[in-house]
Amino acid sequence: MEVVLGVDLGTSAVKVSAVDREGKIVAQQSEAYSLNQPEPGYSEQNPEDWVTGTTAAIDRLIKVDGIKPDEITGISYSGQMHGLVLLDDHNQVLRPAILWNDTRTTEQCKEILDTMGQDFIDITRNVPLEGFTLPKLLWVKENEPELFNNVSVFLLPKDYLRYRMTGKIAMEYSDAAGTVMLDEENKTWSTKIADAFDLSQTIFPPLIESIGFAGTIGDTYAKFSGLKTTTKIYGGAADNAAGAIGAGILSSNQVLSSIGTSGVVLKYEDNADVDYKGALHFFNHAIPNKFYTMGVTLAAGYSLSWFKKTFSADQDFTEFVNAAGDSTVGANGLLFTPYIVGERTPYPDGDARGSFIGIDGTHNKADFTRAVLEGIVFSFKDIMRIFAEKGSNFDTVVSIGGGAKSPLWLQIQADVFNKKVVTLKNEQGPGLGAAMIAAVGVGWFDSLSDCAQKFVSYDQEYVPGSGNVEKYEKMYQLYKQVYGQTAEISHKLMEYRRNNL
Ligand SMILES: Nc1ncnc2c1ncn2[C@@H]1O[C@H](COP(=O)(O)OP(=O)(O)O)[C@@H](O)[C@H]1O
Ligand SMILES: O=C(CO)[C@@H](O)[C@H](O)COP(=O)(O)O
Repeated sequence: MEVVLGVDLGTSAVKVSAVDREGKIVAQQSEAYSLNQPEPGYSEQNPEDWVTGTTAAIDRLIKVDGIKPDEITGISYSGQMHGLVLLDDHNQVLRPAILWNDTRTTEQCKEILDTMGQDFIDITRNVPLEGFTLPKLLWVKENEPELFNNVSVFLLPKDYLRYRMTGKIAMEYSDAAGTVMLDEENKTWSTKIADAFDLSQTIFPPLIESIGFAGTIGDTYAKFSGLKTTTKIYGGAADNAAGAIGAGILSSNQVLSSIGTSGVVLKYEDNADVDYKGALHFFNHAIPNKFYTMGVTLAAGYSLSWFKKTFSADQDFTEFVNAAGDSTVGANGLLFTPYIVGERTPYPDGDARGSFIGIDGTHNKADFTRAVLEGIVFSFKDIMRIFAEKGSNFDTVVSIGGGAKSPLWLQIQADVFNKKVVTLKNEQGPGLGAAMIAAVGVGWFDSLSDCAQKFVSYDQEYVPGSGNVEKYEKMYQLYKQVYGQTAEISHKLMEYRRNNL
């Protein structure tokens, strides 16, 4: 049986899915790795952990699930975006990767806008934000100059993993867009940006399409993993682009709601004509010459995981989430804002911090858990409000990511958004998207949309419950006020933490 592998290189774990020609996930393995936060606002990972994690998962697919290496026709990727990986001229990693949710670069973002102003936004179609790659590169240049002098090339997480598997250096477009160094419409590295920040042209990797052929498994990695050197490797995509493909978001009447470590509301765009003036991210899609717009909640699933780890470590995850059903719509009048690692949309503020508002002597753990679930969904509604203000209409929300495992959370989404929310038969949005890229690459299908017809099918449907919609609207009106009224206090508390650690 021929299969392709979709490698979903997430923030909490790598998940590798073996998918057959019918789009059925025949086997899946995953391996978790750690996230290091050496200082407030820092978030780093060791690139070697991605390689060993992926290899362990592939090894189990072969040895435990019986997937035969010579039946693995192609492999592709979905990757956590923006993370900066720096290599020296022997292609050795120079420092831990600085991840998408690292917010140390506020100064560099300001410097980018001061230097280039509107020109920068016109070229990249985005405003510089802490999570993006260019500010990270400038941070290293300014704070670790000796190390920076040894940089031969920079890569993104899944592009580094692909390099280790093929021996070939490349970056694909949907992820390259998230570096904010790409001229998005012309699909070239921007020489204007490189020149403005004195970055040598030589550190920019060659660019390839998502469905572009990137090489075959290299000899070294074949020995290491048990894979065959005949297996073909394709570019892959940024996790949100891959998630959109895997969720069949191929027209503008549907949006994607992804609750992973981060949270994303994403809309497909047929061309580059839309202009959200930097209020939302605008990136190249995995489908050649198409685009997508999205807003990001930095700590979506992460807020829930943080809450559970801190206050309910020993409980089973599903049981812990289900217990929130014992609370009421609006968590008995308790509000949570999920800005626990700063925020991006609609508040581009790395020093924002979260809060519980309205704590009452009668509140119990179920109320707190429910407030966390609801607060995350309110932050998604903030993003949807920006779409609505720009006249974007959609009727269906496709929910993916770890958060889509919970029926309670799915119903909260339908009630808060006041839209139909659907789930996928294969919950693995980004992983399936990665496998679809490989399926098109190896020639099983002519295009990603042909592949979606076969691979993507919807499962449960959640409709807004009358009564709940009105209650949530009232809570949302209060939620909207919290950022403005707490931002200054949060900034001062961050300052206190920095000065007292
Ligand atoms: N049973 C569950 N019910 C609801 N949410 C869950 C459950 N299990 C995990 N999650 C949420 O899913 C998130 C991880 O989602 P995932 O898509 O796997 O993330 P990533 O791709 O960033 O590694 C966790 O942070 C957690 O909040
Ligand atoms: O920074 C972004 C998007 O701009 C994040 O969405 C990352 O791409 C990581 O995603 P997950 O680990 O939550 O899937």
